[in-house]
Amino acid sequence: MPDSGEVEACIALRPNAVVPQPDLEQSPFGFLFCPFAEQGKHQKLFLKADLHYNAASGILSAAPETPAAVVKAFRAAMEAEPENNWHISAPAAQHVYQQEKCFTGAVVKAIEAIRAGEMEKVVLSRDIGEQLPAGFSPVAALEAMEQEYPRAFVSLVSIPGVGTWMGASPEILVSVNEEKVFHTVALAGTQPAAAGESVATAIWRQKEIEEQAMVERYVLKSFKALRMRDYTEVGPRTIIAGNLMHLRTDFRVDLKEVDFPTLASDMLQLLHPTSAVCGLPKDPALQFILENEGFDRSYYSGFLGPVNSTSGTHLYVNLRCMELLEEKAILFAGAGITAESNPQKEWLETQHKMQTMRRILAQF
Ligand SMILES: C=C(O[C@@H]1C=C(C(=O)O)C=C[C@H]1O)C(=O)O
Repeated sequence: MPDSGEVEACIALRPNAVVPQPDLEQSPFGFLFCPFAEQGKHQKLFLKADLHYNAASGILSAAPETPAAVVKAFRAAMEAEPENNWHISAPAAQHVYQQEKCFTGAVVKAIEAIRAGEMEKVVLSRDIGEQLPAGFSPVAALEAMEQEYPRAFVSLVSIPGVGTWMGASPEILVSVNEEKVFHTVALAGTQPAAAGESVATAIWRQKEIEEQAMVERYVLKSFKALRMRDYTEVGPRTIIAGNLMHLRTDFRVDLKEVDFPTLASDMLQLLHPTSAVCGLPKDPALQFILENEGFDRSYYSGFLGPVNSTSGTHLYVNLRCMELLEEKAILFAGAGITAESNPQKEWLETQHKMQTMRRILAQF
């Protein structure tokens, strides 16, 4: 978790449970891992925390129904020499990564569609394969991410038949903390953060201000759909995420004072995929992405995080992430396209975002 410095592990002992519609309030303690698109071949998965490990305290705890023998066997396995047997997704047919020309071509097409009034904003992304360096280890990479990005939600997820993903996300989708405070953000607008630059001196162009405002309007529209008026709104403020700066507005609802027990599940359903990763309006933007991006986003720009842990439910957007294969990593990044976009600059922005994971690979 951001600013916690603690590593926690959630281990499910049974096959992956598919959850068509996450019910955050009724769910047992576990970890959600969900893809970008509903209609694709990837499923929303829930890893029930049959076992939970806190690396800081060294305590391995088990859900009441987990058999004692299983806990014992797991503890023994943990103490044994670690094996690098991470789950790798089924190898796809020869995959062609998007060249700059294809990406900027899609951006040009998106700008035309926006100018023609078909939509206001669309987020276009791309993926790239990188050779895994010799000596790469997912656990060491997790520790490196934690050191490098202490303010991010840092994760490593490995699921049989699905694959292994890791990332350092700057973006909360929905969360409810131990004090029962609901939190979501409108995050958008990107520029490089020069070393040592303070957020106080950041200057934003109209394009980024408007792009973030669109995400903000989208969050407000979702609150309105639920007739929720008792939220606080702070921002937009400049935040630093690794090598980048973004604009972020924070929205909070104190559920101790407002009687809305299903707010997190309801907002999750309305928000995902937000206009920070899809676009506005949602339907034409999603259609444009599926028709023009030219690759399968899979779990990139989906969401993930712990549900009903002792510190609450904290779902993040799966950004600044990579999927690990046998010998390579697939890195993902996108950029918000509006009428004012410049195709080359958007390409550069995806390069900057991929730096987050490249810096980790470079440590091996
Ligand atoms: C799409 C990504 O990031 C999102 C898009 C942003 C933008 O367009 O400026 C900024 C932050 C994220 O909400 C990504 O990191 O791949």
